[in-house]
Amino acid sequence: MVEGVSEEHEAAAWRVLKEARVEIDTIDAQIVDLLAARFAVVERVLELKKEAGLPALLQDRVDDVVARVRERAVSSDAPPELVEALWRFLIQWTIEYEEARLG
Ligand SMILES: C=C(O[C@@H]1C=C(C(=O)O)C=C[C@H]1O)C(=O)O
Repeated sequence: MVEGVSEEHEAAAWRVLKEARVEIDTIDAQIVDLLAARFAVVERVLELKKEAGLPALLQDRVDDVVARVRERAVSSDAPPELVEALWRFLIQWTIEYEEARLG
């Protein structure tokens, strides 16, 4: 038990925390499903790049994607720094995935 907090109060906090965690788990599942959908498109892009001899890294597109998700974060009340960092990681991972397959 935390000092100065009644057992009842603490038990209530744990119940609310559990409910919040169920919400987080549900949202995480949705994010993973969306990542799977994004990844399926990346696989199509990869085949196109192979056929057309295009490179994995297309910097103009990277800049566009980052700018778009940042704008979306601001209008959706998500922290733009978090969104930009996540997308830079996602895009870098994707470029490395493509590079490994384009040779
Ligand atoms: C998917 C692409 O390849 C790379 C990955 C990107 C992404 O994950 O959004 C964006 C730019 C590319 O360098 C693409 O060119 O569209």
